[in-house]
Amino acid sequence: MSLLELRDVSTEYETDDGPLRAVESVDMELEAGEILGIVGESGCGKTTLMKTILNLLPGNGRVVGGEIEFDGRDLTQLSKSEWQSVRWAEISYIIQNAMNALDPVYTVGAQFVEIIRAHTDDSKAEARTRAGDMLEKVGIGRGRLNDYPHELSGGQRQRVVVALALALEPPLIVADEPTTGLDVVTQEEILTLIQDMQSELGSAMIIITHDISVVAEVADRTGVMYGGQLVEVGDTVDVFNNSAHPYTMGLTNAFPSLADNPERLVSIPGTPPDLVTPPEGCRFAERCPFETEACAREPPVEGVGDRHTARCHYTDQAARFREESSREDTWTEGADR
Ligand SMILES: Nc1ncnc2c1ncn2[C@@H]1O[C@H](COP(=O)(O)OP(=O)(O)OP(=O)(O)O)[C@@H](O)[C@H]1O
Repeated sequence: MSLLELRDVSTEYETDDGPLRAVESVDMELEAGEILGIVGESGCGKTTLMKTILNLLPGNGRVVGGEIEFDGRDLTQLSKSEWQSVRWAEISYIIQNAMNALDPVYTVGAQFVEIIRAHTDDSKAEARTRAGDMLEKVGIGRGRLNDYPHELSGGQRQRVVVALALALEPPLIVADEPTTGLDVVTQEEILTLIQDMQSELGSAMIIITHDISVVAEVADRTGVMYGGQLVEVGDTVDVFNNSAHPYTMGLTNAFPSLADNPERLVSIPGTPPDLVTPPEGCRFAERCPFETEACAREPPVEGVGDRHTARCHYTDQAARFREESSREDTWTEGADR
């Protein structure tokens, strides 16, 4: 049995224009100890997916369908008090911009002690010792326990957030854009720290990012989101080298470190669909160079390899699509039919 399994999960926000379906029929699995990367453009539903799993949706958001099974329980059915014992101890999270994750009026030490004592029998002194050990592990030093968040640099704050997420050794960590907003050197340091700590603890992790190179570097498996749907998922190497969805092909073309010919980056023309009134068929059709009439119908989720699926009518033609999608004119003028 997988550690985490999402079945047909959909999430909506109530908006002035009507319900906005930010996550639509997502199926995915995560095994213990595995790192799953979720990538996609801004607005495709990545953060909503994270908040759905963690039960952190804002007041106008709600899960409208599906099940999220974690270690034998359906997370969508947990009560508030059940969530209090699950959060941090079993599922923790690292969010973008540590200043939002830390409480500015409490010292770093006080924030650790509160979380540790809520989930363990540790005395205050024991919790402080554990907190100090964690700070040392993330390369800050226990001397900073008495500091307030604003007394630390951005990189140090993010290290504190990583240490907090790992303090109770949870089996699952969800990280949403953990390196966004940091300078390039610090980004690399934080990414390495997360990887080292994750492999030491053996926790499973979902890492959400718009930066496909982050996923290529750390994730065992990768899910690609477009317009609220998971359009392709599989082992990272398969998803990037044997992409079966034209959107994944377009995304990898646009990334210098992944493209075959970094001198000629091709970006995908057009914009993602409006999620209040999404198209009926394939959500990517309007931007897809390989679109046909069939794409006006909802595409099936097809298996294209071992634990590798794509939501496209034409997965059987993926090899040709990959070849043609590496040419700029395919995206600007459409593919040969
Ligand atoms: N609180 C909210 N109320 C209404 N709509 C929302 C709310 N939060 C997000 N949305 C909408 O839901 C869709 C998905 O947004 P989400 O933030 O999940 O995407 P994302 O891929 O994480 O993007 P980004 O990387 O920019 O955060 C977008 O259309 C967004 O405008």
